[in-house]
Amino acid sequence: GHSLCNVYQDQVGDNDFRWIKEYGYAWLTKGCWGVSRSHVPQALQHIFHKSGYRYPKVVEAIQITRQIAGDGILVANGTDHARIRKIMNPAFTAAQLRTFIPLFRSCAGKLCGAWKERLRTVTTESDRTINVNSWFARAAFDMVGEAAFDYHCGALDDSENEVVKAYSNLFADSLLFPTKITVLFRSLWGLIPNRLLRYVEYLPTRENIRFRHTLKVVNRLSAKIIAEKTKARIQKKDEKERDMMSIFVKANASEHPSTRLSDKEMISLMATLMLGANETTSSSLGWLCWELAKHPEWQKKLREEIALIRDRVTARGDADFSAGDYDAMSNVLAAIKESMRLHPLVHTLARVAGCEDVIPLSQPVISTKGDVVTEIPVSAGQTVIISICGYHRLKDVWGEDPDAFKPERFLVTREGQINVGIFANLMSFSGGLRGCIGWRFAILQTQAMLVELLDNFEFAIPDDKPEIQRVPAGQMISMVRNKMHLGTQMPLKISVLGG
Ligand code: HEM
Repeated sequence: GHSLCNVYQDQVGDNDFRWIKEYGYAWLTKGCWGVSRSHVPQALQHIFHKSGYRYPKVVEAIQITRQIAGDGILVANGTDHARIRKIMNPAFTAAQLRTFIPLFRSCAGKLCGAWKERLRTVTTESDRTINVNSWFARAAFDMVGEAAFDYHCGALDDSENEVVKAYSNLFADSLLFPTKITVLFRSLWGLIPNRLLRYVEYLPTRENIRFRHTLKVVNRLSAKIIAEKTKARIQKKDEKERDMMSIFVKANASEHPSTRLSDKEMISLMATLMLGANETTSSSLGWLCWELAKHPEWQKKLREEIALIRDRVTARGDADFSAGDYDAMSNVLAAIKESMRLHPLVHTLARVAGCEDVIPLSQPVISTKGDVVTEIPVSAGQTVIISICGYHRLKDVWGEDPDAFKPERFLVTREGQINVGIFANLMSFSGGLRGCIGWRFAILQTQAMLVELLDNFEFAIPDDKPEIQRVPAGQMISMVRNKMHLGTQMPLKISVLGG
């Protein structure tokens, strides 16, 4: 079927963008064995908001996520999902996340210090080129390590840390361009009973070996941290603890025993957050800096805005930005939104219809027979692929020039949009019951990092103009064309502001 042309596309979205132009806002492809799959960059409200748990994840996604993050929220469905989410929620309130601002600022400051040190000794212009993604990944490790587990990864200090090593380039090393036999094998997983499917991970394939090692390393650490937090709680020494794991342990202990998280579910929390908060945030920031490098006029605009808000902070006698100050930087926020629109790390979501259903379309499509189709009937078990990258480029939703970087589109109110996404009506963080629990964490972290970076550096495209490719490696990873062996890359030319 179309499975290979989807997993081997040169750049994420190549097929979706072409098919949207050719066929409209819904189309049908064939999977392996002739199975039909409906693709929709629309109907999102129906699937994510109105259908509750009736569109669970496809077996392939569940199995792969389980191998990376264990038996936790990412694989649970229905009441089990709701039970885990309830325990996690208290750690993701706006008030709780605000307490992490000093941590985010200090990691951003550390990163800037390291870049300045490096740029002090440059001898040629090409020495100014830095693979920003590898640094953003290190910063993301330090931030989530401290915020979520009170655990010091030391990634920005160059310390050899086994967790950092285990996650480095995880997606590019394991999920990019699977072999044909892997694609075919995965298509059979839906036929294997769940209890047997678990043994699939013991097959000695490239991704199984990598996933098993990563999960083993992080689960060992997770069990140790949970034991320490539990001890602190029992001895009532945890009152001042603000890290997320302490909050999970406390919330779990106050639950009724029948709804408490099992040891396995608790242990998986660390792998879940490491997976959720790492490559997603660091790569998103990489894409954003790339866009700003291509649009120096926006860099200038953002810097001016940051300076203006800083004056306000100084005038009121504060030493640092608050969450409110970051939100007052409307141009900064608009640039973040626009970059997330063009570069959604999670570019598609695959779901399966849990029961027979009719998916209403916001825009009709013309069938191959010439009929006007306003709804798609799906049978129980049919795969529905939600094209997030496709939705983010729909002219009806975002305006006439959806392929261009134009943050100003987020500075005006758009009439008539259907409410689907958590953040700026984007689907970058998905939506509904299973929407990203960490979206505020990610945005706050991005705001803190970007403000610090723009305050200190100027970004430009390197002189040799490397071609950046959006590769489909489970997530939308950036690589340099013909240099895939280097893994995730975002080379940018960096200059210290003011010399
Ligand atoms: C730019 C950064 C991020 C992006 C683009 C992103 C994207 C997403 C998406 C699309 C989902 C839905 C996945 C699905 O339904 O299969 C999701 C779920 C999730 N994310 Fe994020 N995420 C980001 C940052 C974070 C952070 C910082 C954390 C934690 C601190 C986090 C934790 C989670 C968790 C736990 C879930 C599962 C939620 C559930 O099933 O109820 N994410 N994320």
